[in-house]
Amino acid sequence: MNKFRILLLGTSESGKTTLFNQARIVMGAGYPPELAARMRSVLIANVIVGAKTILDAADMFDRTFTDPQAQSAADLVLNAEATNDLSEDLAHAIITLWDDEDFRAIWDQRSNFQLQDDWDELAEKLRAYPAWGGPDWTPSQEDLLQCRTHSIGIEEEEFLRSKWGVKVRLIDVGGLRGERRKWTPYFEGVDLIIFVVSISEYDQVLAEDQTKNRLQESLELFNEIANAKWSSKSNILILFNKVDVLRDKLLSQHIPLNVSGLFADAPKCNGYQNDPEKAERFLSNAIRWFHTRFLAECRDTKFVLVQVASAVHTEQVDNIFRVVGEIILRRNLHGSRYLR
Ligand SMILES: Nc1nc2c(ncn2[C@@H]2O[C@H](COP(=O)(O)OP(=O)(O)OP(=O)(O)O)[C@@H](O)[C@H]2O)c(=O)[nH]1
Ligand SMILES: [Mg+2]
Repeated sequence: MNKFRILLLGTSESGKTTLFNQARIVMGAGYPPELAARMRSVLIANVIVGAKTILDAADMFDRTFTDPQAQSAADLVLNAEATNDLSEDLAHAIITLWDDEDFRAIWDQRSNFQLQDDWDELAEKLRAYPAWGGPDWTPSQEDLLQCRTHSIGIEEEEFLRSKWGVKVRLIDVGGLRGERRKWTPYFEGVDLIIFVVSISEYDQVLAEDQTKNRLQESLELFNEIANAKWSSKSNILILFNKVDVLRDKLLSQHIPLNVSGLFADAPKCNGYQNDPEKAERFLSNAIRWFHTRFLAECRDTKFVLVQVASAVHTEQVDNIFRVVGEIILRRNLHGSRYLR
């Protein structure tokens, strides 16, 4: 049976592994049990390390806790040595902080330090401790999709969908700069590149280089990949991911697209605050702008498709694999790349 190779590329935290794990849910046997067990401790570490990160940032913004209960909770969290042991005291301390105004004020500044996107959702889930996060807790599939860990090395898995008539080999790579040199051996014979972009990161800098804007890095990486000789026979699907976070940043937090000063051509957000219809229009314009910016990086856009999604939502990912199916069928029929 023919094989169809799909390479997931993109900067770190764009959502490649989330998409890879969604493929396991949508097309495979779900999470392997040993991976689910490992993810449990990663999720606990995500909760604890996230709380510590926010507390560390308190110094950066010169914030202190006015409520003595919050101050004791902060001391307890900062003094917790292990990041894999979520005791009852520690869980309660994190919830106390999460309900504290001063802690929330630091959290509101999260674009200025390195905190995983869904930490707030994990903190909310912790309210159910010990049913969530306790000694007998087993993470759900949704929990696993929110797990944050940098991929180190390459992961591959083969999937079979009978209507596609091919075996799909999906390859997930690490997006940190230090990981990218490991990508080269996988460039050979790629049928489809899914380039994952976190479109919510326009106001953040890289974890590995605090002087570099994340969106700028993604644009430059896309330019390199889309115009490379090795990719000249591959289809490219750009996945604009984390549209839920983009929506929150633009429409709730009102963070301008050009807050970094690097994107003067981006649509400006004014005058929609009390008008939901205008707000939706602004969001569509913003996504259109991302579209234009990325396609402008590419010398030949004939074989480039764009999809917008939140990879944590399984039904949206299903739609992405429907488009992938169309690309595969097109190739099966015509032996050619996908032409719009
Ligand atoms: N809210 C939200 N969170 C997302 C979305 N996609 C991914 N995430 C979260 O973003 C974080 C990073 O996602 P990953 O899939 O690990 O990113 P990656 O591209 O594999 O990162 P590296 O392995 O470092 O290259 C995880 O905590 C995910 O749960 C999304 O669409 N919306
Ligand atoms: Mg990854």
